[in-house]
Amino acid sequence: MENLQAIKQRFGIIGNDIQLNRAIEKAVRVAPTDISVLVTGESGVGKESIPKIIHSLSHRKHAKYIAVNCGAIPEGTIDSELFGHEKGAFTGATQDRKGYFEVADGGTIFLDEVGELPLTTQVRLLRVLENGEFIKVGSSTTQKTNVRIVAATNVNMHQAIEKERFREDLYYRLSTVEIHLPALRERNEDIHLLFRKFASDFAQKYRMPSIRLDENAVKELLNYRFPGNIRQLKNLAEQISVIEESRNISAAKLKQYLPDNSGNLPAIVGGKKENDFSSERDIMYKILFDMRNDINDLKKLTLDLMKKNGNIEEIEEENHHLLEKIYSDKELKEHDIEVLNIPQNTPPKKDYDFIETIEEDESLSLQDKEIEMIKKSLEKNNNKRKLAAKELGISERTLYRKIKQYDL
Ligand SMILES: Nc1ncnc2c1ncn2[C@@H]1O[C@H](COP(=O)(O)OP(=O)(O)OP(=O)(O)O)[C@@H](O)[C@H]1O
Repeated sequence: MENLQAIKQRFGIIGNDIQLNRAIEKAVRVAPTDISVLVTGESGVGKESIPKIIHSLSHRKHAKYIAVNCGAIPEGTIDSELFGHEKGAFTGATQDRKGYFEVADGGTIFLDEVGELPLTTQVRLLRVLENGEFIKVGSSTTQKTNVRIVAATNVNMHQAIEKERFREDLYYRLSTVEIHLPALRERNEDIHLLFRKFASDFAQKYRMPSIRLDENAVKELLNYRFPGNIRQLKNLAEQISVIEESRNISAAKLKQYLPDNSGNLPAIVGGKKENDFSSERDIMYKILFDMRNDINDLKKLTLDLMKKNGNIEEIEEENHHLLEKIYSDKELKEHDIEVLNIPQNTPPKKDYDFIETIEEDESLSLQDKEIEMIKKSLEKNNNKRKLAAKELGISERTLYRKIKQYDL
């Protein structure tokens, strides 16, 4: 077996934790086989490196490796993305398209967030796993592919099965071998090591001396639970490296950047500690956040309108919920915006005049606020995306996409 340290170096993995080492060793051992592997662990623990190790040390290493974020692909297009489609299969399918399972023939597909796959897609996936067969969307011809699947999840799959969100047969097919990565709080001795590595990386990236934690700051760091795991630690190192002038970081300074474990936000977010959206500032952010979502919804409607040559009935039928959402004042009321005296505009139902919208470039500060809102909601809801999405008034899928997009 290739030396463990050499593998860690090759894949940029930092840490000496025994559970981490075991996970890497397991990945190395299963790599030459075609066994399906399920990587488990909380969000941000570094699951993405495991399929890369497996692919690179397998006989498939010269073929394609494709990583797919199942949670980030809209439900309506996921089958086509994975299995391809034929020309004319649906509106907009102007030509044949190969799916990832065809493109990666002979190689490896990493299905990240596999628990997010719609049930219909799970059926197709099960078939590929059982006999390598799939059918393109809109086709009646069965095709063959030879792909190794490594999947990952940060949700409890047994609960997902119980709630009938995930097929039990597929779970067993995917998890012939399960590789678990520990949460950062379970690998205490690696925390400072990782922090130093990230601090040194960011010092290089931003061409400045590296930040250093004093003794008490290290203690503070080690006592923190890191709900967002290594991703959160990395963001922390970057924030402090960029924002702080002094390179010596005290415990008090560090604390300002650590959301407290009960779910409150760090001081940089607003000074006063709050765990809801009740301050005017928060309400303002919430409104901006909702406005952005509305703009995105409007973009979708406009696109549909263009595609369907202005067939209003068809658009109304298909986008009923969107239209309700955009033109009703329900959501605004829910968030007490009367505090800010914003006039509420409620056009008559079913009378959707196409209002003139001025589309501005996404301003950086608005994006910052959005990131802040998401972080706040995740913290408040103990990283439970479902609850955070509900609170933010967006779908879990959109929230997932945003977490990935902003690397939260
Ligand atoms: N051992 C490690 N050494 C160095 N960097 C790491 C390590 N583990 C994770 N990281 C970094 O932490 C970040 C998060 O890792 P990754 O995306 O693999 O997490 P994940 O478990 O797949 O999260 P999610 O479930 O949200 O997709 C990445 O930037 C990755 O480079």
